[in-house]
Amino acid sequence: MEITGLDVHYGRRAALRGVTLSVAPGETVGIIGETGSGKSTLARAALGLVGVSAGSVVVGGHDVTGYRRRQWRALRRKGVLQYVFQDPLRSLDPDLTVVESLTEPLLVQGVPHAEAVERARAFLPRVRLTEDLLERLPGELSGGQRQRVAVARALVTEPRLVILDEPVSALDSANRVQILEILKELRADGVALVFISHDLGSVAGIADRIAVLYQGELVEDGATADVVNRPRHPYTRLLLSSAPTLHGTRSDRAERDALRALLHV
Ligand SMILES: Nc1ncnc2c1ncn2[C@@H]1O[C@H](COP(=O)(O)OP(=O)(O)OP(=O)(O)O)[C@@H](O)[C@H]1O
Repeated sequence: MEITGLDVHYGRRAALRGVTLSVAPGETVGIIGETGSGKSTLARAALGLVGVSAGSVVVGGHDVTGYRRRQWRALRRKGVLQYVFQDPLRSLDPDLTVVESLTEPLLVQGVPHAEAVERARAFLPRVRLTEDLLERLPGELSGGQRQRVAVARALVTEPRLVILDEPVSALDSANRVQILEILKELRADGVALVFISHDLGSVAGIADRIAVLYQGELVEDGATADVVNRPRHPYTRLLLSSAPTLHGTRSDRAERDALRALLHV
Protein backbone atom coordinates (compact mmCIF):
# COMPACT_ATOMS: atom_id res chain seq x y z
CA MET A 1 0.00 0.00 0.00
CA GLU A 2 1.25 3.46 -0.91
CA ILE A 3 -0.42 6.43 0.76
CA THR A 4 0.85 9.77 -0.52
CA GLY A 5 0.09 13.27 0.75
CA LEU A 6 -3.28 12.20 2.14
CA ASP A 7 -5.69 14.84 3.44
CA VAL A 8 -9.07 13.87 4.92
CA HIS A 9 -11.63 16.39 6.14
CA TYR A 10 -14.80 16.00 8.13
CA GLY A 11 -16.67 19.10 7.05
CA ARG A 12 -14.10 21.88 7.24
CA ARG A 13 -12.05 20.18 9.91
CA ALA A 14 -8.90 18.31 8.82
CA ALA A 15 -8.54 14.86 10.39
CA LEU A 16 -5.44 13.94 8.35
CA ARG A 17 -2.90 16.29 6.80
CA GLY A 18 -0.31 15.26 4.23
CA VAL A 19 0.07 11.68 5.44
CA THR A 20 2.57 9.64 3.43
CA LEU A 21 3.08 6.00 4.34
CA SER A 22 4.07 2.87 2.48
CA VAL A 23 3.59 -0.75 3.47
CA ALA A 24 5.72 -3.28 1.58
CA PRO A 25 4.50 -6.80 0.76
CA GLY A 26 4.67 -8.96 3.88
CA GLU A 27 5.56 -6.05 6.14
CA THR A 28 3.85 -5.31 9.47
CA VAL A 29 3.47 -1.60 10.13
CA GLY A 30 2.18 -0.33 13.45
CA ILE A 31 0.34 2.99 13.51
CA ILE A 32 0.11 4.54 16.93
CA GLY A 33 -1.33 7.74 18.29
CA GLU A 34 -3.62 9.00 20.99
CA THR A 35 -7.37 9.22 20.73
CA GLY A 36 -8.45 11.64 17.99
CA SER A 37 -5.05 11.60 16.23
CA GLY A 38 -6.64 10.22 13.06
CA LYS A 39 -5.78 6.50 13.23
CA SER A 40 -9.25 5.21 12.39
CA THR A 41 -9.63 7.85 9.70
CA LEU A 42 -6.46 6.52 8.07
CA ALA A 43 -7.88 2.97 8.22
CA ARG A 44 -11.20 4.15 6.80
CA ALA A 45 -9.49 6.05 3.97
CA ALA A 46 -7.42 2.97 3.08
CA LEU A 47 -10.61 0.88 3.01
CA GLY A 48 -12.59 3.36 0.96
CA LEU A 49 -15.00 4.11 3.81
CA VAL A 50 -14.29 7.84 3.88
CA GLY A 51 -13.63 10.28 1.04
CA VAL A 52 -10.20 11.90 0.70
CA SER A 53 -9.73 15.57 -0.17
CA ALA A 54 -6.13 15.34 -1.43
CA GLY A 55 -3.42 12.77 -2.02
CA SER A 56 -3.65 9.20 -3.19
CA VAL A 57 -4.03 5.65 -1.94
CA VAL A 58 -2.67 2.74 -3.98
CA VAL A 59 -3.41 -0.80 -2.80
CA GLY A 60 -1.86 -3.82 -4.50
CA GLY A 61 -1.09 -1.71 -7.54
CA HIS A 62 -4.65 -0.33 -7.81
CA ASP A 63 -5.08 3.42 -7.43
CA VAL A 64 -8.21 3.36 -5.24
CA THR A 65 -8.29 7.08 -4.47
CA GLY A 66 -11.37 7.88 -6.54
CA TYR A 67 -12.98 4.43 -6.39
CA ARG A 68 -16.76 4.24 -6.27
CA ARG A 69 -18.63 1.74 -4.16
CA ARG A 70 -18.95 -0.77 -7.00
CA GLN A 71 -15.19 -0.67 -7.67
CA TRP A 72 -14.48 -1.19 -3.97
CA ARG A 73 -16.76 -4.24 -3.96
CA ALA A 74 -14.89 -5.64 -6.95
CA LEU A 75 -11.53 -5.05 -5.24
CA ARG A 76 -12.72 -6.71 -2.03
CA ARG A 77 -14.00 -9.63 -4.07
CA LYS A 78 -10.50 -10.14 -5.41
CA GLY A 79 -9.44 -10.52 -1.78
CA VAL A 80 -6.62 -7.97 -2.07
CA LEU A 81 -7.34 -6.40 1.31
CA GLN A 82 -9.32 -7.27 4.42
CA TYR A 83 -9.91 -5.63 7.79
CA VAL A 84 -10.47 -6.35 11.47
CA PHE A 85 -12.09 -3.75 13.73
CA GLN A 86 -11.82 -3.27 17.47
CA ASP A 87 -15.34 -4.55 18.05
CA PRO A 88 -15.65 -7.97 16.42
CA LEU A 89 -19.40 -7.45 16.24
CA ARG A 90 -18.64 -4.78 13.61
CA SER A 91 -16.46 -7.16 11.57
CA LEU A 92 -18.96 -10.05 11.88
CA ASP A 93 -22.57 -10.30 10.76
CA PRO A 94 -24.54 -11.18 13.93
CA ASP A 95 -26.92 -13.39 11.91
CA LEU A 96 -24.21 -15.59 10.38
CA THR A 97 -22.85 -18.66 12.13
CA VAL A 98 -19.08 -18.99 12.45
CA VAL A 99 -18.89 -21.33 9.47
CA GLU A 100 -21.03 -18.95 7.40
CA SER A 101 -18.84 -15.98 8.37
CA LEU A 102 -15.69 -17.85 7.43
CA THR A 103 -16.95 -19.26 4.13
CA GLU A 104 -18.71 -16.12 2.89
CA PRO A 105 -15.60 -14.25 1.66
CA LEU A 106 -14.46 -17.42 -0.12
CA LEU A 107 -17.86 -17.99 -1.74
CA VAL A 108 -17.83 -14.36 -2.94
CA GLN A 109 -14.54 -15.16 -4.68
CA GLY A 110 -16.18 -18.07 -6.46
CA VAL A 111 -14.69 -20.87 -4.35
CA PRO A 112 -17.07 -23.90 -4.45
CA HIS A 113 -19.05 -24.42 -1.22
CA ALA A 114 -17.48 -27.74 -0.16
CA GLU A 115 -13.96 -26.34 -0.68
CA ALA A 116 -14.85 -23.14 1.21
CA VAL A 117 -16.06 -25.18 4.21
CA GLU A 118 -12.91 -27.27 4.07
CA ARG A 119 -10.67 -24.18 3.99
CA ALA A 120 -12.61 -22.62 6.86
CA ARG A 121 -12.22 -25.80 8.95
CA ALA A 122 -8.54 -26.04 8.11
CA PHE A 123 -8.00 -22.45 9.28
CA LEU A 124 -9.55 -22.95 12.74
CA PRO A 125 -6.47 -24.34 14.54
CA ARG A 126 -4.43 -21.35 13.33
CA VAL A 127 -6.65 -19.07 15.38
CA ARG A 128 -7.00 -21.59 18.26
CA LEU A 129 -10.68 -22.30 17.58
CA THR A 130 -12.34 -25.70 17.60
CA GLU A 131 -14.92 -27.20 15.25
CA ASP A 132 -17.67 -27.35 17.86
CA LEU A 133 -17.97 -23.53 17.49
CA LEU A 134 -18.72 -23.61 13.76
CA GLU A 135 -22.50 -23.54 14.12
CA ARG A 136 -22.58 -20.79 16.76
CA LEU A 137 -23.62 -17.19 16.19
CA PRO A 138 -21.23 -14.36 17.22
CA GLY A 139 -23.51 -13.61 20.18
CA GLU A 140 -22.86 -17.14 21.49
CA LEU A 141 -19.09 -16.68 21.64
CA SER A 142 -16.77 -14.97 24.14
CA GLY A 143 -15.17 -11.67 23.12
CA GLY A 144 -11.81 -13.36 22.53
CA GLN A 145 -13.36 -16.13 20.43
CA ARG A 146 -15.26 -13.55 18.38
CA GLN A 147 -12.11 -11.60 17.62
CA ARG A 148 -10.34 -14.80 16.60
CA VAL A 149 -13.23 -15.53 14.20
CA ALA A 150 -12.88 -11.99 12.82
CA VAL A 151 -9.13 -12.56 12.30
CA ALA A 152 -9.80 -15.92 10.62
CA ARG A 153 -12.43 -14.35 8.35
CA ALA A 154 -9.98 -11.64 7.32
CA LEU A 155 -7.17 -14.08 6.58
CA VAL A 156 -8.92 -17.15 5.19
CA THR A 157 -8.94 -15.65 1.67
CA GLU A 158 -5.16 -15.19 1.85
CA PRO A 159 -5.28 -11.41 1.23
CA ARG A 160 -2.15 -9.38 0.53
CA LEU A 161 -3.01 -6.73 3.12
CA VAL A 162 -5.03 -6.71 6.34
CA ILE A 163 -5.86 -3.52 8.21
CA LEU A 164 -6.45 -4.11 11.91
CA ASP A 165 -7.94 -1.16 13.79
CA GLU A 166 -7.36 -1.61 17.54
CA PRO A 167 -7.83 -5.38 17.25
CA VAL A 168 -6.88 -6.12 20.86
CA SER A 169 -8.08 -3.03 22.72
CA ALA A 170 -11.41 -4.52 23.78
CA LEU A 171 -9.84 -7.76 25.04
CA ASP A 172 -8.53 -8.80 28.45
CA SER A 173 -4.79 -9.34 28.74
CA ALA A 174 -4.85 -13.12 28.17
CA ASN A 175 -6.87 -12.76 24.97
CA ARG A 176 -4.74 -9.80 23.91
CA VAL A 177 -1.56 -11.85 24.17
CA GLN A 178 -3.19 -14.73 22.32
CA ILE A 179 -4.35 -12.59 19.39
CA LEU A 180 -0.89 -10.97 19.16
CA GLU A 181 0.73 -14.42 19.04
CA ILE A 182 -1.73 -15.55 16.36
CA LEU A 183 -1.03 -12.46 14.26
CA LYS A 184 2.72 -13.02 14.57
CA GLU A 185 2.32 -16.59 13.32
CA LEU A 186 0.07 -15.52 10.44
CA ARG A 187 2.70 -13.06 9.23
CA ALA A 188 4.75 -16.05 8.13
CA ASP A 189 2.32 -16.42 5.19
CA GLY A 190 3.65 -13.17 3.73
CA VAL A 191 0.55 -11.05 4.35
CA ALA A 192 1.15 -7.35 5.03
CA LEU A 193 -0.46 -6.06 8.22
CA VAL A 194 -1.33 -2.51 9.23
CA PHE A 195 -1.80 -2.67 12.98
CA ILE A 196 -3.45 0.40 14.48
CA SER A 197 -3.33 0.98 18.23
CA HIS A 198 -3.20 3.69 20.85
CA ASP A 199 -0.89 1.37 22.81
CA LEU A 200 2.74 1.31 21.73
CA GLY A 201 3.31 -1.78 23.86
CA SER A 202 0.83 -3.87 21.83
CA VAL A 203 2.40 -2.86 18.54
CA ALA A 204 6.12 -2.90 19.38
CA GLY A 205 6.30 -6.69 19.72
CA ILE A 206 4.85 -7.37 16.29
CA ALA A 207 5.61 -4.45 13.95
CA ASP A 208 8.62 -4.21 11.63
CA ARG A 209 8.02 -0.48 11.43
CA ILE A 210 6.15 2.02 13.54
CA ALA A 211 4.50 5.21 12.32
CA VAL A 212 3.31 7.79 14.83
CA LEU A 213 0.25 9.96 14.18
CA TYR A 214 -0.10 13.17 16.13
CA GLN A 215 -2.97 15.56 15.51
CA GLY A 216 -3.58 14.24 12.01
CA GLU A 217 0.06 14.30 10.91
CA LEU A 218 2.61 11.52 10.69
CA VAL A 219 5.41 12.78 12.93
CA GLU A 220 7.63 9.71 12.95
CA ASP A 221 8.08 6.62 10.78
CA GLY A 222 10.92 4.17 11.22
CA ALA A 223 12.08 0.68 12.09
CA THR A 224 10.52 -0.42 15.40
CA ALA A 225 13.87 -0.65 17.20
CA ASP A 226 14.84 2.87 16.08
CA VAL A 227 11.52 4.39 17.10
CA VAL A 228 11.58 2.66 20.50
CA ASN A 229 15.27 3.29 21.24
CA ARG A 230 15.88 6.59 19.46
CA PRO A 231 12.54 8.41 19.16
CA ARG A 232 12.92 11.72 17.35
CA HIS A 233 9.62 13.46 17.99
CA PRO A 234 8.71 14.65 21.52
CA TYR A 235 5.30 13.01 21.18
CA THR A 236 6.90 9.61 20.52
CA ARG A 237 9.09 10.16 23.58
CA LEU A 238 5.96 10.85 25.61
CA LEU A 239 4.32 7.65 24.34
CA LEU A 240 7.44 5.71 25.26
CA SER A 241 7.70 7.18 28.71
CA SER A 242 4.06 6.23 29.26
CA ALA A 243 4.84 2.61 28.36
CA PRO A 244 7.52 1.85 30.97
CA THR A 245 7.43 -1.92 30.38
CA LEU A 246 9.16 -1.34 27.04
CA HIS A 247 12.32 -0.30 28.79
CA GLY A 248 11.84 -2.36 31.91
CA THR A 249 12.06 0.65 34.20
CA ARG A 250 9.55 3.12 35.54
CA SER A 251 10.13 6.33 33.68
CA ASP A 252 10.63 9.62 35.25
CA ARG A 253 7.40 11.42 35.89
CA ALA A 254 9.08 14.82 35.67
CA GLU A 255 10.32 14.04 32.15
CA ARG A 256 6.82 12.99 31.16
CA ASP A 257 5.37 16.21 32.52
CA ALA A 258 8.01 18.22 30.68
CA LEU A 259 7.18 16.47 27.40
CA ARG A 260 3.47 17.04 27.98
CA ALA A 261 4.12 20.73 28.55
CA LEU A 262 6.14 20.87 25.33
CA LEU A 263 3.28 19.26 23.43
CA HIS A 264 0.55 21.23 25.18
CA VAL A 265 -1.32 18.06 26.16
N1 LIG B 1 -17.54 10.90 11.16
C1 LIG B 1 -16.90 11.95 11.68
N2 LIG B 1 -17.39 13.21 11.58
C2 LIG B 1 -16.74 14.29 12.06
N3 LIG B 1 -15.55 14.22 12.70
C3 LIG B 1 -15.00 13.00 12.86
C4 LIG B 1 -15.64 11.81 12.35
N4 LIG B 1 -14.85 10.75 12.66
C5 LIG B 1 -13.78 11.24 13.31
N5 LIG B 1 -13.86 12.59 13.42
C6 LIG B 1 -12.85 13.48 14.04
O1 LIG B 1 -11.63 13.31 13.33
C7 LIG B 1 -10.52 13.25 14.24
C8 LIG B 1 -9.78 11.93 14.07
O2 LIG B 1 -10.65 10.89 14.50
P1 LIG B 1 -10.23 9.34 14.41
O3 LIG B 1 -11.43 8.53 14.80
O4 LIG B 1 -9.60 9.08 13.11
O5 LIG B 1 -9.12 9.29 15.56
P2 LIG B 1 -8.48 8.02 16.29
O6 LIG B 1 -7.04 8.31 16.41
O7 LIG B 1 -8.86 6.77 15.57
O8 LIG B 1 -9.18 8.07 17.70
P3 LIG B 1 -9.66 6.85 18.64
O9 LIG B 1 -8.41 6.20 19.14
O10 LIG B 1 -10.42 7.54 19.72
O11 LIG B 1 -10.52 5.95 17.79
C9 LIG B 1 -11.10 13.47 15.63
O12 LIG B 1 -10.96 14.81 15.96
C10 LIG B 1 -12.56 13.09 15.47
O13 LIG B 1 -13.36 13.83 16.38
